[in-house]
Amino acid sequence: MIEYRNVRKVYGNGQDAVPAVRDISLQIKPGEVVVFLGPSGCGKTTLLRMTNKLEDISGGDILVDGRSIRELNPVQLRRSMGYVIQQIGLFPNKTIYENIAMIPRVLKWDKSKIDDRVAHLLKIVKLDPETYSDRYPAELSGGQQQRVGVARALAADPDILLMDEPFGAIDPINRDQIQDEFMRLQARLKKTIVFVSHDIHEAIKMADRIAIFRGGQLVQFDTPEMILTQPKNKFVSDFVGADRALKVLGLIRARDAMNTSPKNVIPAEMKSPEALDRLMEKNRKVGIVVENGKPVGYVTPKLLKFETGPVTDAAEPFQIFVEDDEPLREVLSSMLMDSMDFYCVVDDNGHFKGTITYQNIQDKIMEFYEDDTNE
Ligand SMILES: Nc1ncnc2c1ncn2[C@@H]1O[C@H](COP(=O)(O)OP(=O)(O)OP(=O)(O)O)[C@@H](O)[C@H]1O
Repeated sequence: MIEYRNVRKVYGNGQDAVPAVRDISLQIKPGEVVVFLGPSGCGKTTLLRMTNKLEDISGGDILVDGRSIRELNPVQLRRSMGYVIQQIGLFPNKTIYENIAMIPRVLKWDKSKIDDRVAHLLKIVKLDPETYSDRYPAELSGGQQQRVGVARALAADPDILLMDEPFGAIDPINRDQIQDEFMRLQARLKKTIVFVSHDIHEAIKMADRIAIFRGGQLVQFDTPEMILTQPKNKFVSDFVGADRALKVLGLIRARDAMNTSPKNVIPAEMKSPEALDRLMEKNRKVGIVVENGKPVGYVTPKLLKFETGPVTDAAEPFQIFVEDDEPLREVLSSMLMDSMDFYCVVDDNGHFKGTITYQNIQDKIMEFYEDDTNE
């Protein structure tokens, strides 16, 4: 748990004094990812750097697990928090192994324990230890160096990670991928993460909660859903962007919008004439054939008309399935490129979970905004 209590920071003094952080109070829960978001100069980096005493506090206090950092030795405090920055900060004349092993060596771990830890960390950031351990940072791409930066920050298994625009210098495609990998890693590691960003997309994707700053003050501290649907003022809504309905689509998963009991499911054992009757009776243009819990294809009255055998003989295979955790943005994007009126939603094992239509997506979005207007 990290608790900021009325934290202030003033750079310089007298006439030259610059108030960079003004009276910030917020709490970050264990295992939570909080993104500090805001325009350049709003004080987010300063607040992050005060957390591990890279900057002194001018007023107020920061408590880590209930202890004021004022009482803690800066070196020990920094060792207990991993720190990742945009410029990566790897030592160019040390190998990847030596870069990652730095803190474990300071902590006087056994050589074999360090070897194991470095190999393990390289694997979890998707770099092959055999290939990369003995290389120098300059022999790696920017994205690979940033992975090493993450591995190094995790070396001594700190509970807290401070990350200052860690993926900011990576090109958009690799950035997206490294963000995805990092979130998968976090789902396992459950670190408490303070993450500085000025990119709203990144914040929505990574954060459990987003703290939006302006001119050294905290404007809103909320979940991505709340920031998008209930921005506190014009500054937040402008910062989030006019396309916030589209951004909401990136947050909601197919499973949250799907129809879980569609009426057009046809069991694979059924004969085609019976299936045709079922479609006519329910006034459906398409039936979903389900065998052993999995959608194996679709049938239409046209496909069934002259068939007498099992419905599976008449069925056409689906071209696309939607995974239940797929964001609605991607589902809608496929829908717009495709002539299907609906998709089957499946779980990891391909089991049928429901169907999703354009209408389901629209209804879900409206639900979000209804909550908004009810407030
Ligand atoms: N060492 C310093 N000396 C004097 N002023 C500083 C110093 N560091 C930061 N500032 C000022 O404090 C304010 C907050 O800076 P900070 O770096 O925390 O902002 P930021 O939101 O992280 O911006 P960016 O996204 O551009 O890094 C700015 O006005 C900045 O100019």
